[in-house]
Amino acid sequence: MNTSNRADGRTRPHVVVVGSSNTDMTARVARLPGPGETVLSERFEMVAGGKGANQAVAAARLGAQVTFVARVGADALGAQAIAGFQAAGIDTAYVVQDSGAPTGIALIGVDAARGENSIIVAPGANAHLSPSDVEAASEVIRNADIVVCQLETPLETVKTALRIAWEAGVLTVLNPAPAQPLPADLLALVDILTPNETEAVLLVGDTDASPEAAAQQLHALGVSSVVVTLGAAGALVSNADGVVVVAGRRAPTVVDTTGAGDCFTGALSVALAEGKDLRRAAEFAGAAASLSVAKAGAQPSMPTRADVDAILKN
Ligand SMILES: Nc1ncnc2c1ncn2[C@@H]1O[C@H](COP(=O)(O)OP(=O)(O)OP(=O)(O)O)[C@@H](O)[C@H]1O
Ligand SMILES: [K+]
Repeated sequence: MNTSNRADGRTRPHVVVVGSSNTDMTARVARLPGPGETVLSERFEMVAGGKGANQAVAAARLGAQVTFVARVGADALGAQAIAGFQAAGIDTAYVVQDSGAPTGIALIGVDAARGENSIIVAPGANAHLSPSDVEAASEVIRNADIVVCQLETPLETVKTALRIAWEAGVLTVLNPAPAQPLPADLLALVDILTPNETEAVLLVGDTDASPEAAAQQLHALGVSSVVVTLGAAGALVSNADGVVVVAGRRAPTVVDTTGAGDCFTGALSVALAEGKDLRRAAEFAGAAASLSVAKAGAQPSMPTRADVDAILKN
């Protein structure tokens, strides 16, 4: 493993995240507008998001050395995103500022009374993240402890990252979100898959399947470890050692679950890269994710290692 020693004696694993970076623009409204209608917002917020970026920030806050491979626009939002990554200690040498597309954005309307969302995602530069961007980082990927991908960038790009890692014997994690069916040759490159319940059943094409049955079908497709997140209930962990539900940790308070799944995948990856077995890694990830739901937004809610270690002691 390509780990370096830290002052506290714990090894510092190297996590490479390949994925999306968005700016989430959230407007709370009394009710969502219909076609042709304009409504005024009582509160507007702009927060760094995107599943790849969220997972990279989660891993960095939890003590990993993180390299992020991504594309943002050559615009103010892109510069702001990169500054945020650098403030979190993330290596941004492979974050390209694309002059041909804007930074990805998510326009989120929140119906304040009903708590419902309407979301428009404009992927912008994320759609330009190419296999050659990943190949440019191939040396870094081959020397990493773990590589983490999601599905907000082109599938060929994801496959390239997984293949480079797989061929070098580097652990691969795929968070298959947003939900979509995946080709068998891509799944065959995944060591650890982290779907939520919706994504798990969609992947196996059987919306009536239980999380456990879906995990079994995913094993048959060549994925050795499956962790299905179950919201507040925790996560179902399935691998060669068997199947177990790691119970959820009670959140101190539930303010905003945005980014909980990303926090879970980022934290799970750090724990696996440190050599924890899948079950213990899922306990660690559940503890981290329970803290993330107590704070608003995605990236601002990712907990520190000290916060997670403190609740694991209890
Ligand atoms: N209300 C909650 N209380 C405590 N932990 C939670 C809560 N909601 C989510 N979690 C933690 O976050 C993990 C991921 O949540 P979930 O299964 O809802 O993923 P998700 O659908 O990808 O989430 P999101 O889209 O909101 O990021 C759970 O496995 C759990 O550990
Ligand atoms: K949150």
